[in-house]
Amino acid sequence: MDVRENHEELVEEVLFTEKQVQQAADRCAEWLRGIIQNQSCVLVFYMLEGCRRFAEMLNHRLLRAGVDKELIPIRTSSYNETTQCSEVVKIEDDHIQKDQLQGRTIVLIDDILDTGGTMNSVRKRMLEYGADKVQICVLLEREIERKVNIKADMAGLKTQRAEYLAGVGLDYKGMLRELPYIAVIE
Ligand SMILES: O=P(O)(O)OC[C@H]1O[C@H](OP(=O)(O)OP(=O)(O)O)[C@H](O)[C@@H]1O
Ligand SMILES: Nc1nc2[nH]cnc2c(=O)[nH]1
Repeated sequence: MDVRENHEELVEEVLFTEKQVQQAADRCAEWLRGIIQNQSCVLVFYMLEGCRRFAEMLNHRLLRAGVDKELIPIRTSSYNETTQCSEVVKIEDDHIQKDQLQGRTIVLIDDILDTGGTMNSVRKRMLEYGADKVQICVLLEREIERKVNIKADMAGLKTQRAEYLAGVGLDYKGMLRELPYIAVIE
């Protein structure tokens, strides 16, 4: 893929290199392996579209460690190709068997925890379905003061930068998801 096709001209700065992202995925996979192996009946969900790549990285690492665990996708949408989080988070969870969540530990995985709006809505939904406990793992946590009280139990990377970010699944107006590193957008 050439640079123009990848829209790398929009990249202002590389915030986390590909190597840092891969190492962060290693740490998250190790954390997830511990949860899956030490607690019974854990269900793991990840948020499409942005988290598809991070979920693939985790899945690959779990399999390499001998853990064959289904990571279940849920489609959520808060930004709708804008750079502002909307108040209403769309959650598509019709394919989930709600009665199977009763009393279970749920792990929610996403690429970024930013305002926390998306994660908070999904966590609330899981608890409404009867989940006992919800644990949160993200590739990247933006350390800001949030309106909602939510924090990652495991964050592979952390930043205090305020700019919009892209790469490793994070898109900028539908572009740049394929970048292997996380970039600040101009
Ligand atoms: O903490 P928040 O401020 O809620 O932001 C985090 C969410 O924003 C992005 O998703 P988006 O709604 O852009 O959809 P996408 O996954 O299809 O990119 C990202 O993938 C997270 O799910
Ligand atoms: N692409 C992208 N998606 C986000 N969702 C929440 N914050 C961000 C961000 O900085 N970049």
